[in-house]
Amino acid sequence: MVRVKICGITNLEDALQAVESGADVLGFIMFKGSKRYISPKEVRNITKNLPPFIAKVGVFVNEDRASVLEILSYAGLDFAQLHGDETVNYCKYIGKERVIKVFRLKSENEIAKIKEFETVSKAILLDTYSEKSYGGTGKSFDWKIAVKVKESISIPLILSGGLNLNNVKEAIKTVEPFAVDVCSGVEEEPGRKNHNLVRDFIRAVKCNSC
Ligand SMILES: O=C(O)c1ccccc1NCC(=O)[C@H](O)[C@H](O)COP(=O)(O)O
Repeated sequence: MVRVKICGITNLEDALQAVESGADVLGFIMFKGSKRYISPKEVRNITKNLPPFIAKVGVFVNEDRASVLEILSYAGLDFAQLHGDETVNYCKYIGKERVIKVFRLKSENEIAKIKEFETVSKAILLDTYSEKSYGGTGKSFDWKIAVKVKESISIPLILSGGLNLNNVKEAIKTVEPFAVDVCSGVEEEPGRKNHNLVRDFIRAVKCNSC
């Protein structure tokens, strides 16, 4: 079954509701330039109240690599989602088992650069390229590129970028990803989730006959 990652969590109420609705993974934006930024201390206060079966992901952009390890440990996070220009060596330093490397591809020509990250990343996450923002844009990209990436890698693919209740089933049918990731498509406003949308999005992913 396709897993669901709900990203951009900033408070315990949203986190617990997502878990109750069947989310598999929660994401916390630890990049200070984001409207959804949440501090390590606040993340720690949330993760300590979550069940162990939920995977907890910190989203980083070009953060000092030693700080990433410190924050993962302090805030009770399982994975570092690396959303910037982090290198293969950077990923090795964090450790393959804890890295989700993100690619924001502009065209098919860039697919080749993913290959060398397969040995240093637990999964590859594809997001939409934007000049203005590293992520959480609410804009989708050409899923034909995602299909090509899926065919070219042997580790799990997480699809994100502009997913919502109306397009997620089609996205899954087209790309057949390991997991889908959503942020703005289930929000009331940046950093605050709409609980009905979170519930319905997860249901749409998990229920074949709905
Ligand atoms: O959401 C942000 O503000 C953000 C800022 C900087 C780096 C990453 C960010 N979000 C990362 C995510 O994992 C989002 O879920 C992903 O970009 C998809 O977002 P959306 O298109 O809004 O569903």
